[in-house]
Amino acid sequence: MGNQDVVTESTEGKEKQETLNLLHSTQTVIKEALEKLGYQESMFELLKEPLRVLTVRIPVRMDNGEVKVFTGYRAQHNDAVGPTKGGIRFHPEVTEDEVKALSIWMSLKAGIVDLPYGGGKGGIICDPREMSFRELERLSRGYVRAISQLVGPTKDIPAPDVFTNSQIMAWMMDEYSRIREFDSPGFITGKPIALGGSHGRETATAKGVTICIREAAKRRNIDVKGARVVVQGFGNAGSYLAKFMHDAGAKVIGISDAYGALHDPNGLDIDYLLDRRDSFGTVTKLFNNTITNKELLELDCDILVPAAIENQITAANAHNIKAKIVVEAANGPTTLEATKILTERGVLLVPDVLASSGGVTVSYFEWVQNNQGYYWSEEEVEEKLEKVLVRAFENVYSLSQTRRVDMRLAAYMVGVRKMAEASRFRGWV
Ligand SMILES: NC(=O)C1=CN([C@@H]2O[C@H](COP(=O)(O)OP(=O)(O)OC[C@H]3O[C@@H](n4cnc5c(N)ncnc54)[C@H](O)[C@@H]3O)[C@@H](O)[C@H]2O)C=CC1
Ligand SMILES: O=C(O)CCC(=O)C(=O)O
Repeated sequence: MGNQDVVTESTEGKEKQETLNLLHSTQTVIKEALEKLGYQESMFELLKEPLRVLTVRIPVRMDNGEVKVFTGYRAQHNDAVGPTKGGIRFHPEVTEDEVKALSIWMSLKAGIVDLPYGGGKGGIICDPREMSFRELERLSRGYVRAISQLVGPTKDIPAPDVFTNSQIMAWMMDEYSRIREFDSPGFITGKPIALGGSHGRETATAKGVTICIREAAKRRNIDVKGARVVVQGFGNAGSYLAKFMHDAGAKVIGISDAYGALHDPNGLDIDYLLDRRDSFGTVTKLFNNTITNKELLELDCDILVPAAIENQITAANAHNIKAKIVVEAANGPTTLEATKILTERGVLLVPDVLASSGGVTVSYFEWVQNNQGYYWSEEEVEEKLEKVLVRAFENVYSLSQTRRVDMRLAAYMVGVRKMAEASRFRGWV
């Protein structure tokens, strides 16, 4: 998705080139982080790309009897710390470079919240919104058959991401268990509770973002109660986040999905919208008076949360963002050029690799519970998540202050350290 090499923008008469390639962008920041930490070039050479990327072709019998062949990927960035871990997305614009970048971000997230994992990520080029339930089941099972040699509870543990959900995780777990001939709940996380899912995983990403918003707001002396919040995306991350912000007394004045956005300066009826959204996070189709996603991002507000897709805040619109705090629930919503512009304008930007790490944190809890066969209450999960995220936020924020760098670079410095050390101790570099 959104993976062009460069776009040329004309800003105030000046031609500017900006990379929208997520892999190139993440490599730029990894290089900077490793240099700041004093690592040699060879460490960058190791970490700039995933160790392994598998491309698979998945034949699926469609409901009309025809066979359609889909392309999928699974990237494993670095397994020096432990098995790789990360979600699977189903989206028409998935690319190999995007999946590679997403796997690197998973390694960084694991480092930031200190999980015993490296990063992995998968994707299939498809549009699940246009597929039937049974076609989706066949595609999910076909993907697992195609990648089964590479993954497993001690090798690489998938999870949900854009346009995948607990039902898809259930089919994948069932397929893997059939192939291996034993029940393997720890193969995948984000499962339904009845199949060994964890309490709190469904809402974990949004809970983590909520904690980061609270911590960021404290640093900027903004009261969350009464703050005006705009959320782009109304799926797993965005819709629960809107709900948690609403419950915390904030005024959610804008939300969006892939088809448009809703704006009400007096606050939207979040419970109603939650009730009416579909399983792909679509809700705006029910309304006539919509605005565009572009207009949504530029609304006058205190806190802006991109929670949809990549490359939404770029050099073209960063000057028009009015929020005082931007918290990235989505992976890669802000380009490096836009990060620079926002930082220079004094906007506090909490980067994706920190802000969206609540999901993988509770996925880790799910995997631990599967491995031990003993399950925790929702309160226990939330208490543990709170501790992990508050500590991670403080680590990144204080490093950004002491080293006088933006929070993205600080987060990369925190996130890269453990995997670099583990790679060094293993004698890889
Ligand atoms: N689900 C999870 O646990 C985690 C998700 N994330 C990230 O959060 C973001 C959202 O993921 P989920 O909520 O899980 O996905 P989802 O599939 O539940 O929802 C996606 C939302 O984005 C909207 N969307 C899709 N294309 C769009 C476009 N072109 N413009 C505007 N909106 C668009 C959809 O309409 C939907 O509302 C992604 O970047 C994902 O990688 C990050 C960490 C964990
Ligand atoms: O829950 C997980 O293991 C991974 C979630 C994910 O894909 C992400 O944080 O981007």
